[in-house]
Amino acid sequence: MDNMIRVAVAVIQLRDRILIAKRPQHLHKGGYWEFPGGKQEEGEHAEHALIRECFEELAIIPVKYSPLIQIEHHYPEKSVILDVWTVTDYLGVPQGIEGQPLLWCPIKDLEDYQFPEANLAIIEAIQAEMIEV
Ligand SMILES: Nc1nc2c([nH]c(=O)n2[C@@H]2O[C@H](COP(=O)(O)OP(=O)(O)OP(=O)(O)O)[C@@H](O)[C@H]2O)c(=O)[nH]1
Ligand SMILES: [Mg+2]
Repeated sequence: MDNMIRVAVAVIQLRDRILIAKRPQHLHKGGYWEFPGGKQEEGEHAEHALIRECFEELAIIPVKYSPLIQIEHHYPEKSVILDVWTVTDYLGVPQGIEGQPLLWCPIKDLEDYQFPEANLAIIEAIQAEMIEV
């Protein structure tokens, strides 16, 4: 579909924790927790969008990352394709550049935080991957 919004999403993992951020109140799904990321630009590669968004939102540069899952989700107001990557190494120290609170959440506690609906499948994928290691 042409009107799908493609979003690069970073699941940044350090041992048994994942970095989550609180979405600014004024945005779509404001006040919910999310994985850092954002919209892919016209003609931009997914991988490039991942790196750019991590730099813009957290001031880090991913150096080790791999695809985790792709999710198509239809919200009443918009449809998104979340292109989700696991980031296991990066340069820099994550900071909430846009003023967003950050939290290193234990993987087993992810379901205790309120995420946008589409994220349920991401959390399942993270927890499934963790069982494999
Ligand atoms: N970053 C991010 N976006 C998500 C997640 N889950 C989810 O449904 N989304 C949706 O995907 C879209 C991503 O947009 P965004 O607001 O982060 O995009 P952006 O950083 O490029 O911001 P912009 O509004 O300045 O272009 C939003 O509609 C958001 O609700 C998630 O875990 N992380
Ligand atoms: Mg964003």
